[in-house]
Amino acid sequence: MKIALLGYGKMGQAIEKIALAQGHEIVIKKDDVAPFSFEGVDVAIDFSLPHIAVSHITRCFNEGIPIVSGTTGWLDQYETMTTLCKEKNGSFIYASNFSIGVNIFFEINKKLAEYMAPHPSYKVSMEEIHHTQKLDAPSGTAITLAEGIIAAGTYTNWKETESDSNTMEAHTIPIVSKREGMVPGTHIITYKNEIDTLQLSHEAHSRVGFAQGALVAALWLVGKKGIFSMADVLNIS
Ligand SMILES: NC(=O)C1=CN([C@@H]2O[C@H](COP(=O)(O)OP(=O)(O)OC[C@H]3O[C@@H](n4cnc5c(N)ncnc54)[C@H](OP(=O)(O)O)[C@@H]3O)[C@@H](O)[C@H]2O)C=CC1
Ligand SMILES: O=C(O)C1=N[C@H](C(=O)O)C[C@H](O)C1
Repeated sequence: MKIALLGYGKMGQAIEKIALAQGHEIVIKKDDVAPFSFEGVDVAIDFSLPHIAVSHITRCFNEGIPIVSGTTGWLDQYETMTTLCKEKNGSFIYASNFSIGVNIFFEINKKLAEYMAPHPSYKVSMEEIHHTQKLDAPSGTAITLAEGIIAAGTYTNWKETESDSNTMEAHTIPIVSKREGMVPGTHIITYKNEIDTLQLSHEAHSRVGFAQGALVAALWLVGKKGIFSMADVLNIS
């Protein structure tokens, strides 16, 4: 496959390494606003910046290039992008996290929230820890996890907070974001009442899982039309 890397930072470079080892060709490596052509590109993978991702996605829809985006922090425009995708008959996958482990974690999180729904004495809280270069907070993964909990009905919204849940409104999921050293990505969900504590966590050991997952998604998307998720790619929802 001929791949365009829209964003050639930590993730773009991690994807390049895996793609080349699998015999794919990187035809575009983009890390600035200079003009470029999509000629000969089979699929684009966007890991850039929140304010840049939307322009990459829009351009891919307009030019008929399948696009996988892992950039976080732009989701207030997700609906505009999916509407455009339908209008242009485009091919699109967004995932806040492309690793297999986290996508399984997303499913277990939804199930656990359903099990917890009849037991309101348990208060939920979330912590996410990432490297100090991360621009957005809370992480896209934490937001997806919060949405999974909200779907079970007990909670209605999430809110960033500096400490634990004691002062939080009853139906709000508190999310604590920590930025430390080079941490690739850790997410911890805690349910706690007076009797006990139940925790579910995922800790990435490197960026390899995100990069492998994004590449798998990109190869899967070629030849398909529509809006898909990583759960579709992994067939786990
Ligand atoms: N979904 C997932 O599984 C994962 C998502 N992410 C998300 O992916 C995004 C990128 O992460 P990461 O690679 O760590 O970040 P980096 O900052 O390392 O990479 C972003 C890159 O985008 C480049 N860039 C700047 N302007 C443009 C432009 N106009 N066009 C194209 N590229 C541009 C930056 O260049 P320069 O440095 O010169 O400004 C930089 O190289 C973040 O939003 C992060 O949250 C990260 C890991 C996993
Ligand atoms: O910026 C990162 O590094 C990561 N971003 C994603 C997120 O915001 O959830 C995924 C992963 O946790 C790493």
